[in-house]
Amino acid sequence: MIIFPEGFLWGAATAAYQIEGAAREDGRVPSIWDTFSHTPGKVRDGHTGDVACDHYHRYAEDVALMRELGLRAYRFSIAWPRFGTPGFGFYDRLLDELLEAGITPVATLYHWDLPQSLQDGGGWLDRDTAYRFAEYAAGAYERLGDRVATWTTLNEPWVSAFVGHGSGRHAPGVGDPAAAFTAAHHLMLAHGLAVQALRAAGAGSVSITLNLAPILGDEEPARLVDGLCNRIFLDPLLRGVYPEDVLAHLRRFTDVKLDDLETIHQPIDVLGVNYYSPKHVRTDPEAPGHPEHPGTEGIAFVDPDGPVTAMGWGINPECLESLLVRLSREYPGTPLLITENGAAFEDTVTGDDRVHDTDRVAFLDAHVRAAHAAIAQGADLRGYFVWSLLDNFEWAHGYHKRFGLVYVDYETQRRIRKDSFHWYRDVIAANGLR
Ligand SMILES: OC[C@@H]1[C@@H](O)[C@H](O)[C@@H](O)c2[nH]c(CCc3ccccc3)c[n+]21
Repeated sequence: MIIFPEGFLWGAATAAYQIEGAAREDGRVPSIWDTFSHTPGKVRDGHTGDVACDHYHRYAEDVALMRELGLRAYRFSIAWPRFGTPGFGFYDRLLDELLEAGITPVATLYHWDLPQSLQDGGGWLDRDTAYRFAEYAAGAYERLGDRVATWTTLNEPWVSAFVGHGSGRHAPGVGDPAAAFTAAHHLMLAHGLAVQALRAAGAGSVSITLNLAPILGDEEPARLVDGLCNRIFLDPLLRGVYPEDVLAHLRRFTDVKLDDLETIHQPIDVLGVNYYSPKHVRTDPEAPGHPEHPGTEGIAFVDPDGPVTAMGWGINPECLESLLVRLSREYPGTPLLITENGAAFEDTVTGDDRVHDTDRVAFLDAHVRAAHAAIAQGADLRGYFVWSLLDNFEWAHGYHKRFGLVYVDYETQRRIRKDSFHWYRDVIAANGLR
């Protein structure tokens, strides 16, 4: 038997734009993802979040599924585009359902859906947006702070900065390395200002969620890419400094003001870690570099050679273990939460209305064991959130990639529990694995 610590926070995660739908309901204003998904060619088959899982209307049914799972916590995001509109009352209703079900709410303030009006003013390339975000954070706390247990400022600033502004594969679709570094800095400033605002309003537990990945392969390129993906955020946020090597590198692209480190380095109560897969690099003089890792000419990003998920991501649970152990040793004193871990596989509904997602069960089982192994080595891991509760809008892939414990038939909005749903329910009930 593998038993987790008493009170381990077993959860599942979602995000507003990926599940809510009701894109224009009750005053919701457009976000950069409404603009991006409605721009031909950006999202596969022109899919958008207009309807998604219709969670805005079906939240009670979905909370009932969470209760059936026995979730201890639920990680969701608040749509900034609903703030200040009648539709913001949705979060009162959702929180009431969650608390009624005995589920601890973990709320992300920003999961990529920047109001388009702010983008029109420069978005994350404009320092002012960081201050607008802090105002939104304070306002959201005022309305919901009495029921939200942990506030997470940002989901994955690396993706917002480097996928949104480096390659442009995500909204707002900018393709400029200087913009990516500038956006990264302003996002961290936004985090720091928001933490200050949340603390001033009385928030007890604040965090940020980073997508972190071990970088495997040749030592020198791996060190650089580790700097560009991991240390560029970990060090300012948890140490109050930019790593010297990263600073020298980013100065090749931008002279943006970087002296906000004191504001950025706000104490947080827990660090959210999204882990899916490591990255693999090797030195290759012919390699053109990767637009999401600016300045990596001469570094090849290689595909994994082992088993992969439907996203083409390598399946590597031991890298979760090593990542958690590294974080606990290099950034001691900050408790950890796995705020996302999961996998997309080709799911099919059988005649008897079942989805036998054995690959997903195997993936989750291996990663839960890896998380336990990290705890055994001293990692202060407080919880594990599966991405995702529901199949949902998978950004540029639209609805073609399914990560859910629950299958969603988008034609009918029917929810179908996958085998992984039952497996996870048993893990939570046992607080561990046989
Ligand atoms: O792709 C699965 C999930 C998304 O649905 C979540 O919204 C997002 O938080 C999330 N992050 C990652 C890993 C980082 C990543 C995201 C998108 C593209 C490339 C890497 C995987 N996921």
